[in-house]
Amino acid sequence: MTAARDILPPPPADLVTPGTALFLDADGTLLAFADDPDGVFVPPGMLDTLDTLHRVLGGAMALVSGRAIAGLDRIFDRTAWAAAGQHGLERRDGEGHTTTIPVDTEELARLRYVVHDIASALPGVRVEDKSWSVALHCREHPEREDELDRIAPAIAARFPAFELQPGSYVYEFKPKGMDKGVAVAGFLDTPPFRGRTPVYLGDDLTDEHAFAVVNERGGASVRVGTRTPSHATFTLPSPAAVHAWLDSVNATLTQGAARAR
Ligand SMILES: O=P(O)(O)OC[C@H]1O[C@H](O[C@H]2O[C@H](CO)[C@@H](O)[C@H](O)[C@H]2O)[C@H](O)[C@@H](O)[C@@H]1O
Repeated sequence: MTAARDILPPPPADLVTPGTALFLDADGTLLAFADDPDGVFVPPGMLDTLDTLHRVLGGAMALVSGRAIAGLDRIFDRTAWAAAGQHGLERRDGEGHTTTIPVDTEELARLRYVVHDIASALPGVRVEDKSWSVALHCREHPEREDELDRIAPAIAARFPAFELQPGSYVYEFKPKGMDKGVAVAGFLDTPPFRGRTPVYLGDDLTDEHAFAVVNERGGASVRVGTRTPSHATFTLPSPAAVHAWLDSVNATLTQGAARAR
């Protein structure tokens, strides 16, 4: 059920335990937004923080993103981490094996043509062409949002194998049947995630699919930012707050391990 309240509590540092499966969205959660999708950067210290978590959780940590896995690898430079790319169309498991969902490539080619053609008549709208999906961005020109609100569903309606996934100043066209919730459920069926309690951090509408799955499995969902309504059970205000919280999680896990010795 979608939480009716706008005010959610912050997650406690002991929400993550050695038995957690940790899922992290990238843009807007680990990474502050930039006008250009290629302009994002990993803040200083974050890779150390995530490397520690990955180790302490026995590899049960995954990035779950709308970006392609190749793009995540360029940004984070960690091919050993599990990852779901393009909303789960690609999934790299804890052992480094990557699987992809079959896509109607002929329809994708036609969709690409139409999206580029329409964007060429909309100055300020940026096309991001990923391997299995294509996105229209308007962060640099938010005044285009109302226009894209009308145009994007009309484009999607012409391509039955695809569906529209709106996000933060972005309208993505992705193959039907896959979303971040399905991706997280897939991870939870396989080692090292199987049998663990999921915790998911994300900021955008795309993450709501995963929040719902995680909540159903008795886990916890953390919304980054203030977007409402949300299925999330906790909130943090920003990527900087996520980083600080992950550091406090590491400190708590390390203290717990020291006490157990
Ligand atoms: O699932 P995510 O990891 O959050 O990825 C969602 C989309 O993120 C990127 O777009 C967003 O971030 C850009 C860079 O900050 C920003 O310019 C854009 O406005 C945001 O929507 C990425 O470019 C997309 O491919 C992802 O699907």
